[in-house]
Amino acid sequence: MQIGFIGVGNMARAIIDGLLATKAVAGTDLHVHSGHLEHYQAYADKIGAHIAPDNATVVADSDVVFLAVKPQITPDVLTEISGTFASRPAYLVSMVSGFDLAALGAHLTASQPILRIMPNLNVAIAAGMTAYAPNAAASVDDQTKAVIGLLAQIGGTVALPEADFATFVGLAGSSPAFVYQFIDAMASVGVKYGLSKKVAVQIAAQAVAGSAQLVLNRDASPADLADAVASPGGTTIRGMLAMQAAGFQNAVVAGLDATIAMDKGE
Ligand SMILES: NC(=O)C1=CN([C@@H]2O[C@H](COP(=O)(O)OP(=O)(O)OC[C@H]3O[C@@H](n4cnc5c(N)ncnc54)[C@H](O)[C@@H]3O)[C@@H](O)[C@H]2O)C=CC1
Ligand SMILES: O=C(O)[C@@H]1CCC=N1
Repeated sequence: MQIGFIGVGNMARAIIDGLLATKAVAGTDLHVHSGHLEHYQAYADKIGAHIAPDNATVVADSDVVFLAVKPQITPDVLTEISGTFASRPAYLVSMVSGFDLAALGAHLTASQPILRIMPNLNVAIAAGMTAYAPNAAASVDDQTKAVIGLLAQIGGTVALPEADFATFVGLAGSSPAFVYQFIDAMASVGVKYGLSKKVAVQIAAQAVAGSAQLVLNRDASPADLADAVASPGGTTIRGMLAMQAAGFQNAVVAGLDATIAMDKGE
């Protein structure tokens, strides 16, 4: 399968890195075009990808095309590539946030298969979480299974109605940034008490990674697991109550609410 990427920024590279690390694809099967050659030429050369002279050539040379550009420029890019999509059977996968199947399809033919996805950055190490929704043409297309199979190699996947995509952005698309922020805040406390930032980040990140793994591996709720850590009269409950008093849960809810509202265009 020849795979194209239009836009070779943070998210496209995370997907490519995950697919290459899991050997799901070879670098020589990739066809890429992005803004400013000088920004992605070294990366494309390193992985052995073909650099296309323009976005339409990516479509012409690929069976599956990932659209990985910012929402603001998406209409222009779709206009640029729509003719090539009309003239050959290539499959479109869009990760553009806030851009639904109807908006994508408005630039393309009615028979154009489109899979809308919302990945997260952790696909880079095959630990991502990706939501997907096919349009009517893609729901009867064998390529859909193949593409979802690829995504499953780089993390968890979930079929979601488009109406739930904004919620997913809060919980998984954007949330890695919130978790990185949490790890950085914890590490700052390590530094406050004399650890080097590097050691403090390592300790905090491993604690977060292990805690997430335990939630996924045990048939217990996160609240039950917190109870298992918090001994009566111990250090943990002191910390938990102080965090609650400082507005921890309110901050989390406000952060996700703002993210979801933004994705919904509110
Ligand atoms: N970064 C993330 O964690 C996630 C991003 N997304 C979505 O993925 C899309 C890409 O986001 P990022 O990779 O973070 O952005 P980015 O800014 O890192 O990458 C976008 C790339 O598009 C390129 N570009 C600009 N104009 C172009 C054109 N006319 N033709 C081809 N390429 C062009 C830019 O040079 C840049 O490399 C966005 O729509 C975003 O909403 C979705 C989920 C997570
Ligand atoms: O910040 C953004 O707009 C994108 C969507 C999900 C993650 N990054």
